[in-house]
Amino acid sequence: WHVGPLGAHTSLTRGRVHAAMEADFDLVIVGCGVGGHGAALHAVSRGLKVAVCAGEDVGGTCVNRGCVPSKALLAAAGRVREMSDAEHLAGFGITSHGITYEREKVAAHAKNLATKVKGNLENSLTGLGVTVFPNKGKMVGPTEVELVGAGKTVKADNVILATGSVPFVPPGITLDGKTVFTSDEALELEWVPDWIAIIGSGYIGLEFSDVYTALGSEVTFIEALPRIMAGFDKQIAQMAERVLIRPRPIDYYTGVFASEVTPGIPGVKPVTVKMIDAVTKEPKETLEVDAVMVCTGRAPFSEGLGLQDIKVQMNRGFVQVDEKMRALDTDGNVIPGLWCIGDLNGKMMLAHAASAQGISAVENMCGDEHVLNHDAVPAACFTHPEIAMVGPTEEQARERAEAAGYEIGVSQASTHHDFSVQGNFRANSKALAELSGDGIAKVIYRKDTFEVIAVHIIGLHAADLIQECSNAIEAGSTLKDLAMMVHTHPTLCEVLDEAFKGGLGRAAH
Ligand SMILES: Cc1cc2nc3c(=O)[nH]c(=O)nc-3n(C[C@H](O)[C@H](O)[C@H](O)COP(=O)(O)OP(=O)(O)OC[C@H]3O[C@@H](n4cnc5c(N)ncnc54)[C@H](O)[C@@H]3O)c2cc1C
Ligand SMILES: NC(=O)c1ccc[n+]([C@@H]2O[C@H](COP(=O)([O-])OP(=O)(O)OC[C@H]3O[C@@H](n4cnc5c(N)ncnc54)[C@H](O)[C@@H]3O)[C@@H](O)[C@H]2O)c1
Repeated sequence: WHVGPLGAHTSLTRGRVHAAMEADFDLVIVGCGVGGHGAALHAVSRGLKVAVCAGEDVGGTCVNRGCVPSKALLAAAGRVREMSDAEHLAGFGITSHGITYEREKVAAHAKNLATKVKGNLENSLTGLGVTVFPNKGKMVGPTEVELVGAGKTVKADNVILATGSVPFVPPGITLDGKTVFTSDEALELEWVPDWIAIIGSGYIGLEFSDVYTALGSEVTFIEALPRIMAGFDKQIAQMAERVLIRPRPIDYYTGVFASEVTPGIPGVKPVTVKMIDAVTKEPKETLEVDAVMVCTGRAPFSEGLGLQDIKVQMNRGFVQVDEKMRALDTDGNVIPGLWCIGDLNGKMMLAHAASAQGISAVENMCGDEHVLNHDAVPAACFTHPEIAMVGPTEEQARERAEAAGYEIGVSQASTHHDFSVQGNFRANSKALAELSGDGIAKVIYRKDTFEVIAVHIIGLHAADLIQECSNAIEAGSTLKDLAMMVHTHPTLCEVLDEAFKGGLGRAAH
Protein backbone atom coordinates (compact mmCIF):
# COMPACT_ATOMS: atom_id res chain seq x y z
CA TRP A 1 0.00 0.00 0.00
CA HIS A 2 0.96 3.54 -0.64
CA VAL A 3 2.51 5.57 2.17
CA GLY A 4 1.64 9.26 1.95
CA PRO A 5 3.84 12.11 3.17
CA LEU A 6 2.63 11.84 6.73
CA GLY A 7 4.01 14.20 9.33
CA ALA A 8 5.46 13.68 12.76
CA HIS A 9 2.14 13.41 14.60
CA THR A 10 0.84 10.64 12.39
CA SER A 11 4.09 8.71 12.36
CA LEU A 12 3.98 8.77 16.14
CA THR A 13 0.39 7.58 16.07
CA ARG A 14 1.30 4.84 13.66
CA GLY A 15 4.12 3.66 15.88
CA ARG A 16 1.98 3.65 19.02
CA VAL A 17 -1.33 2.38 17.80
CA HIS A 18 -0.36 -0.29 15.36
CA ALA A 19 2.52 -1.22 13.12
CA ALA A 20 2.59 0.71 9.84
CA MET A 21 2.01 -2.34 7.68
CA GLU A 22 -1.18 -3.20 9.53
CA ALA A 23 -3.05 -0.16 8.23
CA ASP A 24 -5.17 -0.58 5.12
CA PHE A 25 -5.38 3.15 4.47
CA ASP A 26 -3.67 6.37 5.52
CA LEU A 27 -7.11 7.84 6.13
CA VAL A 28 -10.61 6.44 6.46
CA ILE A 29 -13.47 8.93 6.52
CA VAL A 30 -16.77 7.88 8.06
CA GLY A 31 -19.58 9.82 6.36
CA CYS A 32 -19.45 11.27 2.87
CA GLY A 33 -21.31 14.56 3.09
CA VAL A 34 -19.60 17.75 1.98
CA GLY A 35 -17.29 17.54 5.00
CA GLY A 36 -16.12 14.01 4.27
CA HIS A 37 -15.92 14.69 0.54
CA GLY A 38 -13.86 17.86 1.01
CA ALA A 39 -11.50 16.05 3.38
CA ALA A 40 -11.11 13.14 0.94
CA LEU A 41 -10.22 15.37 -2.01
CA HIS A 42 -7.70 17.31 0.04
CA ALA A 43 -6.16 14.13 1.45
CA VAL A 44 -5.65 12.78 -2.07
CA SER A 45 -3.92 16.03 -3.03
CA ARG A 46 -1.60 15.45 -0.05
CA GLY A 47 -0.77 11.99 -1.37
CA LEU A 48 -2.73 9.95 1.16
CA LYS A 49 -4.40 6.64 0.44
CA VAL A 50 -8.03 7.33 1.30
CA ALA A 51 -11.26 5.41 1.81
CA VAL A 52 -14.71 6.68 2.72
CA CYS A 53 -17.64 4.84 4.29
CA ALA A 54 -20.49 6.56 2.50
CA GLY A 55 -23.46 4.73 4.04
CA GLU A 56 -25.04 4.84 0.56
CA ASP A 57 -25.54 8.58 0.92
CA VAL A 58 -22.76 10.34 -1.02
CA GLY A 59 -23.30 14.09 -0.70
CA GLY A 60 -25.04 13.76 2.67
CA THR A 61 -27.45 16.39 3.93
CA CYS A 62 -26.15 19.30 1.86
CA VAL A 63 -26.47 17.65 -1.52
CA ASN A 64 -29.45 15.36 -0.96
CA ARG A 65 -31.59 17.07 1.70
CA GLY A 66 -30.13 20.52 2.33
CA CYS A 67 -28.26 23.33 0.61
CA VAL A 68 -28.54 22.09 -2.95
CA PRO A 69 -32.25 21.21 -3.33
CA SER A 70 -33.29 24.12 -1.09
CA LYS A 71 -31.45 26.58 -3.31
CA ALA A 72 -33.18 25.09 -6.36
CA LEU A 73 -36.59 25.67 -4.72
CA LEU A 74 -35.55 29.18 -3.71
CA ALA A 75 -34.40 29.94 -7.25
CA ALA A 76 -37.76 28.91 -8.69
CA ALA A 77 -39.77 30.57 -5.91
CA GLY A 78 -37.75 33.78 -6.26
CA ARG A 79 -38.69 34.02 -9.91
CA VAL A 80 -42.36 33.39 -9.16
CA ARG A 81 -42.22 36.13 -6.53
CA GLU A 82 -40.59 38.66 -8.84
CA MET A 83 -42.77 37.90 -11.84
CA SER A 84 -45.95 38.07 -9.77
CA ASP A 85 -45.06 41.51 -8.43
CA ALA A 86 -46.91 43.75 -10.87
CA GLU A 87 -45.79 46.96 -9.17
CA HIS A 88 -42.13 45.96 -9.28
CA LEU A 89 -42.36 44.93 -12.93
CA ALA A 90 -44.21 48.14 -13.83
CA GLY A 91 -41.17 50.04 -12.58
CA PHE A 92 -39.21 48.49 -15.45
CA GLY A 93 -42.03 49.17 -17.89
CA ILE A 94 -43.01 45.51 -17.95
CA THR A 95 -46.57 44.23 -17.73
CA SER A 96 -47.11 40.59 -16.90
CA HIS A 97 -50.44 38.92 -17.49
CA GLY A 98 -50.25 36.62 -14.49
CA ILE A 99 -47.85 33.78 -14.07
CA THR A 100 -48.32 30.17 -13.08
CA TYR A 101 -46.00 27.46 -11.90
CA GLU A 102 -46.20 23.69 -11.94
CA ARG A 103 -45.43 22.34 -8.51
CA GLU A 104 -44.27 18.94 -9.77
CA LYS A 105 -41.78 20.57 -12.13
CA VAL A 106 -40.44 22.91 -9.47
CA ALA A 107 -39.98 19.85 -7.24
CA ALA A 108 -38.32 17.98 -10.11
CA HIS A 109 -35.83 20.83 -10.58
CA ALA A 110 -34.70 20.39 -6.98
CA LYS A 111 -34.54 16.60 -7.20
CA ASN A 112 -32.71 16.55 -10.52
CA LEU A 113 -30.15 19.04 -9.28
CA ALA A 114 -29.46 16.97 -6.16
CA THR A 115 -29.06 13.81 -8.27
CA LYS A 116 -26.68 15.56 -10.64
CA VAL A 117 -24.50 17.02 -7.91
CA LYS A 118 -24.43 13.70 -6.06
CA GLY A 119 -23.21 12.00 -9.27
CA ASN A 120 -20.51 14.64 -9.71
CA LEU A 121 -19.31 14.06 -6.16
CA GLU A 122 -19.22 10.30 -6.62
CA ASN A 123 -17.27 10.61 -9.87
CA SER A 124 -14.78 13.02 -8.34
CA LEU A 125 -13.99 10.49 -5.61
CA THR A 126 -13.62 7.43 -7.78
CA GLY A 127 -11.78 9.47 -10.43
CA LEU A 128 -9.16 10.37 -7.83
CA GLY A 129 -8.74 6.78 -6.66
CA VAL A 130 -10.60 7.11 -3.35
CA THR A 131 -12.07 3.78 -2.23
CA VAL A 132 -15.78 4.32 -1.62
CA PHE A 133 -17.34 1.69 0.66
CA PRO A 134 -21.14 1.82 0.38
CA ASN A 135 -21.45 0.63 3.99
CA LYS A 136 -21.96 2.61 7.13
CA GLY A 137 -19.00 2.71 9.47
CA LYS A 138 -18.88 1.73 13.14
CA MET A 139 -15.86 2.46 15.31
CA VAL A 140 -14.34 -0.65 16.87
CA GLY A 141 -11.17 1.18 17.91
CA PRO A 142 -9.99 4.79 17.57
CA THR A 143 -8.55 4.04 14.12
CA GLU A 144 -10.41 0.88 13.20
CA VAL A 145 -13.75 0.92 11.44
CA GLU A 146 -16.23 -1.89 10.95
CA LEU A 147 -17.94 -1.83 7.55
CA VAL A 148 -21.44 -2.50 8.78
CA GLY A 149 -23.05 -5.43 6.99
CA ALA A 150 -19.85 -6.41 5.19
CA GLY A 151 -18.47 -8.54 8.00
CA LYS A 152 -15.07 -6.86 7.91
CA THR A 153 -13.10 -4.01 9.41
CA VAL A 154 -10.55 -1.59 7.96
CA LYS A 155 -7.59 -0.10 9.80
CA ALA A 156 -6.16 3.31 9.12
CA ASP A 157 -3.54 5.65 10.48
CA ASN A 158 -6.21 8.27 10.80
CA VAL A 159 -10.00 8.28 10.90
CA ILE A 160 -12.18 11.33 10.37
CA LEU A 161 -15.70 11.18 11.78
CA ALA A 162 -18.00 13.17 9.48
CA THR A 163 -21.48 11.74 9.96
CA GLY A 164 -23.25 15.09 10.11
CA SER A 165 -26.66 15.78 11.58
CA VAL A 166 -30.38 15.06 11.33
CA PRO A 167 -33.40 17.29 12.04
CA PHE A 168 -34.03 17.85 15.75
CA VAL A 169 -37.69 17.36 16.63
CA PRO A 170 -38.73 18.63 20.09
CA PRO A 171 -40.72 16.27 22.33
CA GLY A 172 -44.50 16.49 21.90
CA ILE A 173 -44.29 16.97 18.14
CA THR A 174 -45.53 13.98 16.13
CA LEU A 175 -44.27 13.81 12.56
CA ASP A 176 -46.26 12.06 9.84
CA GLY A 177 -44.09 13.29 6.98
CA LYS A 178 -47.17 14.68 5.18
CA THR A 179 -48.90 17.29 7.33
CA VAL A 180 -46.18 17.58 9.99
CA PHE A 181 -42.71 17.34 8.57
CA THR A 182 -39.11 18.59 8.59
CA SER A 183 -36.92 19.92 5.79
CA ASP A 184 -36.24 16.31 4.73
CA GLU A 185 -39.80 16.05 3.40
CA ALA A 186 -40.42 19.74 2.65
CA LEU A 187 -37.73 19.63 -0.02
CA GLU A 188 -39.83 17.10 -1.96
CA LEU A 189 -42.51 19.84 -2.30
CA GLU A 190 -45.29 17.27 -2.40
CA TRP A 191 -47.87 19.99 -1.84
CA VAL A 192 -48.15 23.69 -1.10
CA PRO A 193 -50.41 24.09 1.97
CA ASP A 194 -52.70 27.13 2.15
CA TRP A 195 -51.60 27.80 5.72
CA ILE A 196 -48.43 26.43 7.18
CA ALA A 197 -47.03 26.97 10.66
CA ILE A 198 -43.24 26.99 10.70
CA ILE A 199 -41.77 26.14 14.09
CA GLY A 200 -38.42 27.94 14.46
CA SER A 201 -37.35 31.16 12.72
CA GLY A 202 -33.73 30.24 12.01
CA TYR A 203 -32.10 29.60 8.65
CA ILE A 204 -34.37 26.79 7.50
CA GLY A 205 -37.61 28.40 8.67
CA LEU A 206 -36.75 31.69 7.04
CA GLU A 207 -35.69 30.16 3.72
CA PHE A 208 -38.84 28.03 3.58
CA SER A 209 -41.07 31.00 4.47
CA ASP A 210 -39.59 32.63 1.36
CA VAL A 211 -40.40 29.57 -0.76
CA TYR A 212 -43.89 28.94 0.63
CA THR A 213 -45.12 32.55 0.50
CA ALA A 214 -43.86 32.93 -3.08
CA LEU A 215 -45.76 29.79 -4.06
CA GLY A 216 -48.99 30.96 -2.40
CA SER A 217 -49.01 29.83 1.25
CA GLU A 218 -49.70 31.87 4.34
CA VAL A 219 -47.11 31.33 7.06
CA THR A 220 -47.24 31.54 10.84
CA PHE A 221 -43.92 31.37 12.66
CA ILE A 222 -43.80 29.87 16.15
CA GLU A 223 -40.58 30.88 17.85
CA ALA A 224 -39.46 30.03 21.39
CA LEU A 225 -37.15 33.01 21.83
CA PRO A 226 -38.43 36.53 22.59
CA ARG A 227 -37.78 37.72 19.02
CA ILE A 228 -37.84 36.12 15.60
CA MET A 229 -34.55 35.53 13.79
CA ALA A 230 -32.81 35.76 17.14
CA GLY A 231 -29.63 34.16 15.81
CA PHE A 232 -29.02 37.09 13.47
CA ASP A 233 -27.53 40.47 14.32
CA LYS A 234 -30.38 42.43 15.95
CA GLN A 235 -30.41 45.32 13.53
CA ILE A 236 -30.27 43.00 10.53
CA ALA A 237 -33.13 40.95 11.99
CA GLN A 238 -35.17 44.16 12.36
CA MET A 239 -34.49 45.08 8.75
CA ALA A 240 -35.31 41.48 7.74
CA GLU A 241 -38.63 41.80 9.49
CA ARG A 242 -39.38 44.96 7.48
CA VAL A 243 -38.40 43.35 4.18
CA LEU A 244 -39.03 39.61 4.50
CA ILE A 245 -41.93 39.38 6.97
CA ARG A 246 -44.20 42.42 7.08
CA PRO A 247 -44.94 42.81 3.35
CA ARG A 248 -45.73 39.09 3.09
CA PRO A 249 -48.62 36.93 4.34
CA ILE A 250 -46.61 36.00 7.43
CA ASP A 251 -47.43 36.44 11.11
CA TYR A 252 -45.65 35.10 14.15
CA TYR A 253 -45.74 34.17 17.80
CA THR A 254 -42.61 34.67 19.87
CA GLY A 255 -41.76 33.44 23.36
CA VAL A 256 -43.82 30.29 22.88
CA PHE A 257 -43.02 26.61 22.45
CA ALA A 258 -45.04 24.37 20.19
CA SER A 259 -45.61 21.84 22.97
CA GLU A 260 -47.90 19.40 21.19
CA VAL A 261 -48.43 18.98 17.47
CA THR A 262 -50.93 16.42 16.15
CA PRO A 263 -50.95 15.58 12.43
CA GLY A 264 -54.10 16.07 10.35
CA ILE A 265 -55.46 14.82 7.04
CA PRO A 266 -55.09 17.23 4.09
CA GLY A 267 -58.45 18.74 3.21
CA VAL A 268 -60.22 16.76 5.95
CA LYS A 269 -58.74 17.42 9.39
CA PRO A 270 -56.41 20.26 10.39
CA VAL A 271 -53.11 19.88 12.19
CA THR A 272 -53.42 21.10 15.77
CA VAL A 273 -50.60 23.01 17.41
CA LYS A 274 -50.77 23.57 21.15
CA MET A 275 -48.52 26.36 22.37
CA ILE A 276 -47.17 27.11 25.84
CA ASP A 277 -45.35 30.15 27.19
CA ALA A 278 -41.62 29.49 26.81
CA VAL A 279 -40.89 30.81 30.32
CA THR A 280 -43.92 30.12 32.52
CA LYS A 281 -45.03 27.01 30.56
CA GLU A 282 -48.62 28.30 30.86
CA PRO A 283 -50.87 27.11 28.01
CA LYS A 284 -51.33 29.69 25.23
CA GLU A 285 -53.37 29.48 22.04
CA THR A 286 -54.00 26.36 20.00
CA LEU A 287 -53.71 26.75 16.23
CA GLU A 288 -55.42 24.70 13.55
CA VAL A 289 -53.42 24.84 10.34
CA ASP A 290 -53.03 22.83 7.13
CA ALA A 291 -49.43 21.84 7.78
CA VAL A 292 -46.53 22.27 10.18
CA MET A 293 -42.87 22.39 9.27
CA VAL A 294 -40.46 21.73 12.14
CA CYS A 295 -37.25 23.78 11.81
CA THR A 296 -35.95 23.72 15.37
CA GLY A 297 -32.29 23.00 14.73
CA ARG A 298 -30.35 19.84 14.01
CA ALA A 299 -29.07 17.01 16.18
CA PRO A 300 -25.72 15.22 15.71
CA PHE A 301 -25.93 11.94 13.79
CA SER A 302 -23.86 9.67 16.03
CA GLU A 303 -26.30 6.78 16.31
CA GLY A 304 -24.67 3.39 15.79
CA LEU A 305 -21.18 4.87 15.48
CA GLY A 306 -19.90 3.16 18.63
CA LEU A 307 -18.39 6.35 20.04
CA GLN A 308 -19.12 5.58 23.70
CA ASP A 309 -17.17 2.32 23.45
CA ILE A 310 -14.03 4.15 22.35
CA LYS A 311 -14.55 6.81 25.06
CA VAL A 312 -15.08 9.81 22.81
CA GLN A 313 -16.14 12.92 24.73
CA MET A 314 -19.60 14.08 23.71
CA ASN A 315 -21.71 17.07 24.63
CA ARG A 316 -25.40 16.62 23.79
CA GLY A 317 -24.23 14.09 21.20
CA PHE A 318 -21.73 16.45 19.54
CA VAL A 319 -18.19 15.08 19.40
CA GLN A 320 -15.80 17.34 21.28
CA VAL A 321 -12.68 18.38 19.37
CA ASP A 322 -9.73 20.71 19.94
CA GLU A 323 -8.95 23.60 17.59
CA LYS A 324 -7.15 21.23 15.20
CA MET A 325 -10.27 19.02 14.87
CA ARG A 326 -8.70 16.20 16.95
CA ALA A 327 -11.33 14.22 18.85
CA LEU A 328 -11.05 14.34 22.65
CA ASP A 329 -11.59 11.47 25.07
CA THR A 330 -13.76 11.62 28.18
CA ASP A 331 -10.76 12.95 30.17
CA GLY A 332 -10.24 15.77 27.68
CA ASN A 333 -7.14 14.27 26.07
CA VAL A 334 -6.56 14.04 22.32
CA ILE A 335 -7.33 10.58 20.90
CA PRO A 336 -4.39 9.90 18.56
CA GLY A 337 -5.48 9.43 14.96
CA LEU A 338 -9.16 10.30 15.51
CA TRP A 339 -10.63 13.49 14.09
CA CYS A 340 -14.13 14.94 13.78
CA ILE A 341 -15.43 17.56 11.36
CA GLY A 342 -18.68 19.15 10.23
CA ASP A 343 -22.12 19.10 11.82
CA LEU A 344 -21.10 16.20 14.08
CA ASN A 345 -18.84 18.47 16.13
CA GLY A 346 -21.46 21.24 16.18
CA LYS A 347 -18.92 24.05 15.91
CA MET A 348 -20.56 25.69 12.89
CA MET A 349 -23.31 23.84 11.04
CA LEU A 350 -22.56 24.99 7.52
CA ALA A 351 -21.50 23.03 4.45
CA HIS A 352 -18.40 25.07 3.64
CA ALA A 353 -17.38 25.04 7.33
CA ALA A 354 -17.57 21.22 7.30
CA SER A 355 -15.35 20.97 4.29
CA ALA A 356 -12.93 23.66 5.58
CA GLN A 357 -12.62 21.73 8.86
CA GLY A 358 -11.90 18.58 6.83
CA ILE A 359 -9.11 20.30 4.94
CA SER A 360 -7.75 21.67 8.19
CA ALA A 361 -7.78 18.20 9.81
CA VAL A 362 -5.89 16.73 6.84
CA GLU A 363 -3.28 19.50 7.04
CA ASN A 364 -2.79 18.74 10.73
CA MET A 365 -2.53 14.97 10.22
CA CYS A 366 0.11 15.63 7.58
CA GLY A 367 2.11 17.59 10.14
CA ASP A 368 1.34 21.07 8.78
CA GLU A 369 -0.27 22.82 11.72
CA HIS A 370 -3.49 24.58 10.88
CA VAL A 371 -6.25 26.18 12.93
CA LEU A 372 -9.40 27.26 11.09
CA ASN A 373 -10.52 30.78 11.96
CA HIS A 374 -14.27 30.33 12.34
CA ASP A 375 -14.68 34.11 12.68
CA ALA A 376 -13.72 34.39 9.01
CA VAL A 377 -16.20 31.75 7.81
CA PRO A 378 -19.14 33.48 6.14
CA ALA A 379 -22.78 32.39 6.30
CA ALA A 380 -25.78 33.27 4.21
CA CYS A 381 -29.53 32.85 4.28
CA PHE A 382 -30.82 32.64 0.71
CA THR A 383 -34.09 34.53 1.06
CA HIS A 384 -35.10 37.27 -1.40
CA PRO A 385 -33.24 39.46 -0.67
CA GLU A 386 -30.44 37.50 0.97
CA ILE A 387 -28.89 37.92 4.41
CA ALA A 388 -25.18 37.28 4.82
CA MET A 389 -22.67 37.67 7.59
CA VAL A 390 -19.15 36.97 8.72
CA GLY A 391 -17.86 37.29 12.27
CA PRO A 392 -19.85 37.97 15.44
CA THR A 393 -23.10 39.94 15.67
CA GLU A 394 -22.78 43.54 16.87
CA GLU A 395 -24.05 42.43 20.29
CA GLN A 396 -21.41 39.67 20.54
CA ALA A 397 -18.70 41.97 19.20
CA ARG A 398 -19.49 44.55 21.91
CA GLU A 399 -19.25 41.90 24.63
CA ARG A 400 -15.93 40.66 23.30
CA ALA A 401 -14.57 44.21 23.00
CA GLU A 402 -15.58 45.02 26.56
CA ALA A 403 -13.92 41.86 27.88
CA ALA A 404 -10.71 42.52 25.94
CA GLY A 405 -10.62 46.27 26.61
CA TYR A 406 -10.98 47.85 23.18
CA GLU A 407 -13.77 49.75 21.46
CA ILE A 408 -15.61 48.85 18.31
CA GLY A 409 -16.95 51.12 15.62
CA VAL A 410 -19.91 50.38 13.35
CA SER A 411 -20.17 51.84 9.89
CA GLN A 412 -23.72 51.66 8.62
CA ALA A 413 -26.42 53.65 6.97
CA SER A 414 -29.18 53.86 9.47
CA THR A 415 -27.30 55.74 12.19
CA HIS A 416 -26.83 58.51 9.69
CA HIS A 417 -30.41 59.22 8.61
CA ASP A 418 -28.78 60.45 5.40
CA PHE A 419 -29.40 57.57 3.07
CA SER A 420 -26.92 58.86 0.55
CA VAL A 421 -23.97 57.55 2.52
CA GLN A 422 -22.44 54.35 3.76
CA GLY A 423 -23.51 50.87 3.00
CA ASN A 424 -27.05 51.54 1.91
CA PHE A 425 -28.50 49.72 -1.06
CA ARG A 426 -30.88 52.63 -1.68
CA ALA A 427 -27.91 54.80 -2.61
CA ASN A 428 -26.39 52.19 -4.93
CA SER A 429 -26.84 52.63 -8.68
CA LYS A 430 -26.87 48.93 -9.49
CA ALA A 431 -29.41 48.12 -6.77
CA LEU A 432 -31.60 50.95 -8.03
CA ALA A 433 -31.27 49.77 -11.63
CA GLU A 434 -32.56 46.42 -10.38
CA LEU A 435 -35.32 48.23 -8.43
CA SER A 436 -34.01 46.44 -5.32
CA GLY A 437 -33.00 49.21 -2.96
CA ASP A 438 -33.98 47.42 0.26
CA GLY A 439 -30.89 46.59 2.25
CA ILE A 440 -27.98 47.64 4.37
CA ALA A 441 -24.43 46.55 4.96
CA LYS A 442 -22.75 47.25 8.25
CA VAL A 443 -19.11 46.84 9.03
CA ILE A 444 -17.89 46.32 12.60
CA TYR A 445 -14.26 47.21 13.25
CA ARG A 446 -11.79 47.89 16.05
CA LYS A 447 -11.57 51.62 16.65
CA ASP A 448 -7.90 51.47 17.66
CA THR A 449 -6.56 49.41 14.74
CA PHE A 450 -9.40 49.68 12.18
CA GLU A 451 -9.21 45.90 11.83
CA VAL A 452 -12.45 44.47 10.44
CA ILE A 453 -14.21 42.17 12.93
CA ALA A 454 -17.52 41.44 11.27
CA VAL A 455 -19.79 42.41 8.40
CA HIS A 456 -23.56 41.93 8.17
CA ILE A 457 -25.50 42.49 4.98
CA ILE A 458 -29.13 42.23 3.98
CA GLY A 459 -29.87 43.05 0.38
CA LEU A 460 -29.68 41.82 -3.19
CA HIS A 461 -26.93 39.17 -3.65
CA ALA A 462 -25.68 39.59 -0.07
CA ALA A 463 -24.44 35.97 -0.15
CA ASP A 464 -21.99 36.83 -2.92
CA LEU A 465 -21.06 40.22 -1.48
CA ILE A 466 -19.95 38.76 1.85
CA GLN A 467 -16.99 36.90 0.35
CA GLU A 468 -14.84 40.01 0.05
CA CYS A 469 -15.43 40.67 3.76
CA SER A 470 -14.61 37.11 4.74
CA ASN A 471 -11.33 37.29 2.84
CA ALA A 472 -10.57 40.63 4.49
CA ILE A 473 -11.09 39.21 7.98
CA GLU A 474 -8.99 36.13 7.22
CA ALA A 475 -6.22 38.36 5.88
CA GLY A 476 -6.43 40.71 8.89
CA SER A 477 -7.22 43.69 6.60
CA THR A 478 -8.07 47.07 8.06
CA LEU A 479 -10.62 49.64 6.89
CA LYS A 480 -7.66 51.68 5.69
CA ASP A 481 -6.54 48.82 3.42
CA LEU A 482 -10.03 48.12 2.18
CA ALA A 483 -10.94 51.76 1.55
CA MET A 484 -8.06 52.00 -0.93
CA MET A 485 -9.22 48.99 -2.92
CA VAL A 486 -11.07 49.79 -6.10
CA HIS A 487 -14.57 48.43 -6.63
CA THR A 488 -16.17 48.02 -10.05
CA HIS A 489 -18.80 50.59 -10.99
CA PRO A 490 -21.70 50.14 -11.07
CA THR A 491 -21.90 47.05 -8.85
CA LEU A 492 -23.46 46.09 -5.57
CA CYS A 493 -19.90 45.80 -4.18
CA GLU A 494 -19.89 49.58 -3.98
CA VAL A 495 -22.26 49.25 -1.01
CA LEU A 496 -19.29 47.76 0.85
CA ASP A 497 -16.87 50.33 -0.56
CA GLU A 498 -19.07 53.00 1.01
CA ALA A 499 -19.28 51.19 4.33
CA PHE A 500 -15.48 50.73 4.46
CA LYS A 501 -14.86 54.40 3.63
CA GLY A 502 -17.65 55.49 5.96
CA GLY A 503 -15.82 53.93 8.91
CA LEU A 504 -12.93 56.30 8.20
CA GLY A 505 -15.24 59.29 7.84
CA ARG A 506 -14.66 59.38 4.08
CA ALA A 507 -17.39 59.49 1.50
CA ALA A 508 -17.25 57.26 -1.57
CA HIS A 509 -17.45 59.10 -4.91
C1 LIG B 1 -32.63 22.40 4.45
C2 LIG B 1 -31.18 22.71 4.69
C3 LIG B 1 -30.55 23.70 3.97
C4 LIG B 1 -29.21 23.98 4.18
N1 LIG B 1 -28.64 24.98 3.44
C5 LIG B 1 -27.35 25.27 3.63
C6 LIG B 1 -26.72 26.27 2.87
O1 LIG B 1 -27.34 26.90 2.00
N2 LIG B 1 -25.42 26.53 3.08
C7 LIG B 1 -24.72 25.86 4.02
O2 LIG B 1 -23.53 26.15 4.18
N3 LIG B 1 -25.28 24.90 4.78
C8 LIG B 1 -26.57 24.60 4.60
N4 LIG B 1 -27.15 23.60 5.34
C9 LIG B 1 -26.32 22.91 6.34
C10 LIG B 1 -25.46 21.85 5.66
O3 LIG B 1 -26.28 20.96 4.93
C11 LIG B 1 -24.66 21.07 6.69
O4 LIG B 1 -23.95 21.97 7.50
C12 LIG B 1 -23.70 20.13 6.02
O5 LIG B 1 -24.39 19.20 5.23
C13 LIG B 1 -22.82 19.40 7.03
O6 LIG B 1 -21.96 18.54 6.36
P1 LIG B 1 -21.40 17.21 7.04
O7 LIG B 1 -20.47 16.63 6.02
O8 LIG B 1 -20.87 17.54 8.37
O9 LIG B 1 -22.64 16.28 7.27
P2 LIG B 1 -23.76 15.69 6.30
O10 LIG B 1 -23.89 16.49 5.06
O11 LIG B 1 -24.95 15.50 7.14
O12 LIG B 1 -23.16 14.29 5.87
C14 LIG B 1 -22.94 13.25 6.76
C15 LIG B 1 -23.11 11.94 6.04
O13 LIG B 1 -22.73 10.87 6.89
C16 LIG B 1 -23.65 9.80 6.73
N5 LIG B 1 -23.56 8.90 7.89
C17 LIG B 1 -24.17 8.99 9.10
N6 LIG B 1 -23.78 7.97 9.90
C18 LIG B 1 -22.91 7.25 9.18
C19 LIG B 1 -22.14 6.09 9.45
N7 LIG B 1 -22.21 5.48 10.62
N8 LIG B 1 -21.32 5.61 8.47
C20 LIG B 1 -21.23 6.24 7.28
N9 LIG B 1 -21.93 7.34 6.97
C21 LIG B 1 -22.75 7.82 7.90
C22 LIG B 1 -24.97 10.52 6.59
O14 LIG B 1 -25.96 9.67 6.03
C23 LIG B 1 -24.54 11.64 5.63
O15 LIG B 1 -24.56 11.17 4.31
C24 LIG B 1 -28.48 23.26 5.14
C25 LIG B 1 -29.10 22.25 5.87
C26 LIG B 1 -30.42 21.96 5.65
C27 LIG B 1 -31.07 20.85 6.42
N1 LIG C 1 -28.31 29.03 4.25
C1 LIG C 1 -27.71 28.29 5.17
O1 LIG C 1 -26.52 28.40 5.41
C2 LIG C 1 -28.51 27.29 5.93
C3 LIG C 1 -29.79 26.99 5.52
C4 LIG C 1 -30.49 26.07 6.25
C5 LIG C 1 -29.92 25.45 7.35
N2 LIG C 1 -28.66 25.76 7.71
C6 LIG C 1 -28.07 25.14 8.91
O2 LIG C 1 -28.94 24.16 9.41
C7 LIG C 1 -29.02 24.27 10.82
C8 LIG C 1 -30.43 24.04 11.27
O3 LIG C 1 -31.29 25.11 10.84
P1 LIG C 1 -32.61 25.46 11.65
O4 LIG C 1 -33.26 26.63 11.01
O5 LIG C 1 -33.40 24.23 11.88
O6 LIG C 1 -32.03 25.83 13.08
P2 LIG C 1 -31.61 27.23 13.76
O7 LIG C 1 -30.80 26.85 14.93
O8 LIG C 1 -31.09 28.18 12.76
O9 LIG C 1 -33.01 27.84 14.26
C9 LIG C 1 -33.87 27.10 15.09
C10 LIG C 1 -34.89 28.04 15.70
O10 LIG C 1 -35.91 27.25 16.31
C11 LIG C 1 -36.24 27.80 17.58
N3 LIG C 1 -36.82 26.71 18.40
C12 LIG C 1 -36.19 25.61 18.88
N4 LIG C 1 -37.06 24.81 19.53
C13 LIG C 1 -38.28 25.40 19.45
C14 LIG C 1 -39.60 25.06 19.90
N5 LIG C 1 -39.87 23.92 20.57
N6 LIG C 1 -40.63 25.89 19.63
C15 LIG C 1 -40.40 27.04 18.96
N7 LIG C 1 -39.18 27.41 18.49
C16 LIG C 1 -38.14 26.61 18.73
C17 LIG C 1 -34.93 28.34 18.08
O11 LIG C 1 -35.13 29.32 19.07
C18 LIG C 1 -34.31 28.91 16.80
O12 LIG C 1 -34.69 30.24 16.56
C19 LIG C 1 -28.52 25.63 11.21
O13 LIG C 1 -27.53 25.46 12.21
C20 LIG C 1 -27.92 26.22 9.96
O14 LIG C 1 -26.56 26.51 10.16
C21 LIG C 1 -27.95 26.69 7.03
